[in-house]
Amino acid sequence: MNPVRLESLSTLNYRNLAPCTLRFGGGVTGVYGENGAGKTNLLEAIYLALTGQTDVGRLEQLVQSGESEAYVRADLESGGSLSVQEVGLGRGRRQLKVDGVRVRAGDLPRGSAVWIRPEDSELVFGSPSLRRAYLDSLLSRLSARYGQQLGRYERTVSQRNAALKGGEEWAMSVWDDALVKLGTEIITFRRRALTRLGELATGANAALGSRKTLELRLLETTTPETYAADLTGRRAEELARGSTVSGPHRDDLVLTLGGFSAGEYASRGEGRTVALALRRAELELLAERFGEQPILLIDDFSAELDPGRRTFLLELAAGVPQAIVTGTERPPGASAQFWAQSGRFTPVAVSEKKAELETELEATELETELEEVR
Ligand SMILES: Nc1ncnc2c1ncn2[C@@H]1O[C@H](COP(=O)(O)OP(=O)(O)OP(=O)(O)O)[C@@H](O)[C@H]1O
Repeated sequence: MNPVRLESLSTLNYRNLAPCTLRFGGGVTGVYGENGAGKTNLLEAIYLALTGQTDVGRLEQLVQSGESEAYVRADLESGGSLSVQEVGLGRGRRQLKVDGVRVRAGDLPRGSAVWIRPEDSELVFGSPSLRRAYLDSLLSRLSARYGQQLGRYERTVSQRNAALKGGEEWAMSVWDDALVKLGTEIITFRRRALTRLGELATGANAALGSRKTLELRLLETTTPETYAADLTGRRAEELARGSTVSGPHRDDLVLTLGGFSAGEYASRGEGRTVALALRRAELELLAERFGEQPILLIDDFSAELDPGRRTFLLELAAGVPQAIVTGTERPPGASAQFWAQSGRFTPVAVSEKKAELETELEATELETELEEVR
């Protein structure tokens, strides 16, 4: 399969970004600038255009303040053919199009991008719901069916909860049947995918220099074998609480480091390494599944103060066909660079030689001006 390459990104009214079209080449593109310049917003817009996904609470947040609609467009190239993915945002809705035809997020290529962010540490130290969301989002990308069944399962849970709140005990056997069927499929798929994800994450954590072994496992509130009995057994509790207490929507992805829960015992640095290992595992798993390397987006490599992790990030970027790396300083080794300021991105010379010449030129010009003043 041919890798997908982002040729250009255009945005209008997207967060603080000035209307722009940025062209990207292969290899590593660096985007550097001060805090608040719009670097994260740019990566967020790229990720949205590539995957249709965003994790903001309200879509309005993505629309520039004072505006009512925003637009993002990615021009992609794969094996010589071009395609256009567009996202329109407005009135709390997102509209996706591929080559002018309306599609749903699940119809977009599912392995096209991986985004590494400083806040990924929350995957380790944050609540189980964040790890579940990470796992579910990754598995939905590996399998469209997983995403569909998960959607059905979640709707069933909320309808069942409404029935529990209404004290509709008589209706429970119908809800239980639906829940067990969908939930069993989700648990089975999670277990299978986690075996490979775990192997890759363990390997990545070791490659990052950690001497403690990282292991991934599911902490399950029920199993396919006991699911139906668990629901019946906890009926009174569920009716009292008005909510479904067992099932994959309550399970946790447990990360252990050297045998201890990373969320509870790991240092901040160890936790950051685990988060990076999870992202590299995601990159590798998507590449295995779809036969091509995703476009890698790395937000704020300069926030990574540990030299080992910094090198790991830059090597990861250099190892994929296309990566976009942001930072408050210039990401080294990039074949193209943009300077970000107030939502605008200006291409800057990359080669050291060229940069040197520019500096010399500036110096000469200044000297000439100075001479004129003298
Ligand atoms: N909907 C919006 N409309 C206008 N501006 C917004 C909107 N959402 C966010 N911003 C602004 O965008 C600016 C840039 O944010 P962004 O996170 O992209 O900066 P950054 O360059 O990544 O900075 P840092 O280096 O601190 O991570 C922020 O100052 C923020 O207030």
